[in-house]
Amino acid sequence: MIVSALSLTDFRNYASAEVELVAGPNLFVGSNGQGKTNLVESLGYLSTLGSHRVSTEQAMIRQGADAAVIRARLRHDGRELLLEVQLNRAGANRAMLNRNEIKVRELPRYVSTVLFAPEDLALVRGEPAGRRRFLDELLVLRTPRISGVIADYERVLRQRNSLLKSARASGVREGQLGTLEVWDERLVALGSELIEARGRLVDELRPEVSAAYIAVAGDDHRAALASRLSILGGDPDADGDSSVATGGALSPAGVDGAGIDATEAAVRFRESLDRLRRSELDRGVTLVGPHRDDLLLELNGMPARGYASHGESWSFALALKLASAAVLRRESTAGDPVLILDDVFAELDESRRTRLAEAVADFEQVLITAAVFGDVPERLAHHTVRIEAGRIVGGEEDR
Ligand SMILES: Nc1ncnc2c1ncn2[C@@H]1O[C@H](COP(=O)(O)OP(=O)(O)OP(=O)(O)O)[C@@H](O)[C@H]1O
Repeated sequence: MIVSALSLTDFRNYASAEVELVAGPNLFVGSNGQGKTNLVESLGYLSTLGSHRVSTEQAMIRQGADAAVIRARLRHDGRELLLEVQLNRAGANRAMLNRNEIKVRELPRYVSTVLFAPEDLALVRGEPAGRRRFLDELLVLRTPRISGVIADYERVLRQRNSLLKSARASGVREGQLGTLEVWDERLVALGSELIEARGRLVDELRPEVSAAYIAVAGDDHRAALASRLSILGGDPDADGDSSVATGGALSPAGVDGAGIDATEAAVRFRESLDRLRRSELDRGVTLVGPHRDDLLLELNGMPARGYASHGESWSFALALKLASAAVLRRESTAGDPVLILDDVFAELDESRRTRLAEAVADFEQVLITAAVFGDVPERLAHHTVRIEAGRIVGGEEDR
């Protein structure tokens, strides 16, 4: 997929701007705070209906304006499309395809991006919830149907938790809660499906992450993934990375490298609920299930979280995103996702910069932002756009 033009009205710090894009690498350069990230964020919004920086759309509407418009001309599946979304400060947002109104939620069907930004460092250093979100978002991109399973699981979990809470408050004990068993069945059915889907995805990602890390950092590095499943006895109380807690590599309880299917997951899930029933009633919360799982990241035999250096953590997060792009491009009939690298190069040493440039060279389209032109390898700087205070001020530069 290729975006040939992007135009913004009252989006973030852009009053009105239009930029032509080319196939291959496109580099956006400008000093800090000029609008480089804003520009790529707008395309990210079309593909995910969200932002990697904020949870509210209000922040994306220019201060003082009532609505923001993002418009993209793109080539998708051999067709030229004009996509448009209007984010309104009050009232519902609106979307258009070739000037005909469509539902906003249909937009991501036509635009596919994989965005890597500094915030992604949290994939390596942050809490398990961020890694679960990473897997679930990728699952939804691959198999949109799974979003229904995830939403239903979360709903059942909320209802089951509120039942446990009210049972705790009213002193109801084990054996007196018939309704809980009904919720257990739903929780196990939906949760096991999600566990199997995540497991399959981790199996697919594993070789891609390993290859992407080597591509960025060199042959003598080993990046590995494993799932920590709470239903297999991963300590449900350890909300952090239990491999760090146990001081070893990926060998804490509940870690199973091999994928587990939904039938086996359901059996283990039910056993865990039985085992933990008393604690759940004491604590008023569901202690086991995919909402308590983690994706463990290991680098050179050590847990990445707590052990990897800043540059290594950065490279690992980048490898996770490059691996997602590899998985998506393999299955897509509409071409590659647009790869967006926001503020990446400043954090990498010279050798990793060159390697990353090589690794992304064959993507149909790559958008790169950098505050310093010289940080970006020459092969990615053929089409350079300069940005100043929310304006596109120029094209090609001399090195
Ligand atoms: N809704 C908004 N209305 C007006 N200006 C905004 C809005 N949201 C963000 N900005 C402004 O946009 C600018 C930030 O732009 P952006 O994050 O794209 O910078 P950048 O060029 O990527 O910088 P850096 O190199 O520091 O990452 C800030 O000056 C911020 O105040």
